[in-house]
Amino acid sequence: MSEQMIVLGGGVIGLTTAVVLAESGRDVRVWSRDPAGETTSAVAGALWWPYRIEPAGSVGDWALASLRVYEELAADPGRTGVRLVEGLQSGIRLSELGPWAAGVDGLRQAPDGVRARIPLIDMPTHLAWLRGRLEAAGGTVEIRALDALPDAPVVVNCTGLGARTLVPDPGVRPVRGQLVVVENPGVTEWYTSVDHSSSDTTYFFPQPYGLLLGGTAQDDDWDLAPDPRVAEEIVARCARVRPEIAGARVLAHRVGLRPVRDAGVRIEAETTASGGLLVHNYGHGGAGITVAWGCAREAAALAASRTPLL
Ligand SMILES: Cc1cc2nc3c(=O)[nH]c(=O)nc-3n(C[C@H](O)[C@H](O)[C@H](O)COP(=O)(O)OP(=O)(O)OC[C@H]3O[C@@H](n4cnc5c(N)ncnc54)[C@H](O)[C@@H]3O)c2cc1C
Repeated sequence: MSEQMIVLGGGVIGLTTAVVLAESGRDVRVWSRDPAGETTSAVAGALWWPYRIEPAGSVGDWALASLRVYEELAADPGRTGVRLVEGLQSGIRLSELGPWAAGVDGLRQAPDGVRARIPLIDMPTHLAWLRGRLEAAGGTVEIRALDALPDAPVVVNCTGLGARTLVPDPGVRPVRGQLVVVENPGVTEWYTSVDHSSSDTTYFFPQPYGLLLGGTAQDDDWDLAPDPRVAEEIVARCARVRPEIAGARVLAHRVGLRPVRDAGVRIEAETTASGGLLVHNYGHGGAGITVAWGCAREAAALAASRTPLL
């Protein structure tokens, strides 16, 4: 039997990392303060696209590695929550994107922006599927809130914004995002547009549970309560692009805090005072889903480096 590993955090980063470790034969326990459905990961849109995440040099590789996995998972969207959907990034040019753009099949310049058919993920379904895949490989998930990192032989820290106090790492901070879910009036493509003069974005994503409208990006704002005025502004911005959205029935309001880290995503191993191995995998900002598999593989390789299978 291999040594037990604790993965701290049950959002997309913790669950994906745990799946990679469990499927390589490790005995994995996930400890999470919140049920998966109440994490930031469950709030996300979630479109595959590198946005508000650093460092650029690694992000492209992590994103493309994840894209390949999502493309496979899209063969079974009802179970995995992953679908390939066509859409438009309005007002940008192909030449503005990083080298990763060359790895995305069908990404192309259009008169009004960049068009692509890329993964759009129904996160509540995807998180439940990740948990099922983990359990099928022998891993477990337990609700457990910690106020300090556990002292165990191998710990992988995937606590997102929680790392701010747990590590502690004051460089991790929230960038608040507010969303509105409306009854879909017939929109089949995703759309995003960034306003460079403000922190607001305009986007809508057709999800099985409704049309998800966004959004905001409010630095250092911890408020998890939806602001009704902001919600009205989001609907109005989206309705300027697709007027039928104006009259759509509102189904839900959502708020999430992106775990942005000033120095970029932290994937790093350290030795604890008692000789344990502590691997960090946190700080994925506005693109944790986009890079989840690439980051999970890198963190899992660090965690497995000192614990060969017996
Ligand atoms: C509005 C919005 C829209 C977004 N849209 C997209 C998108 O379209 N595409 C994309 O790729 N990304 C998107 N993101 C970003 C994405 O949601 C995050 O990058 C990602 O969810 C981070 O995942 P995580 O697992 O690190 O964090 P989380 O999902 O926050 O999970 C952290 C886990 O750690 C646990 N934890 C924390 N502290 C403790 C503790 N002390 N003890 C025990 N457990 C603890 C929590 O309970 C949780 O299980 C969006 C985010 C927001 C807010």
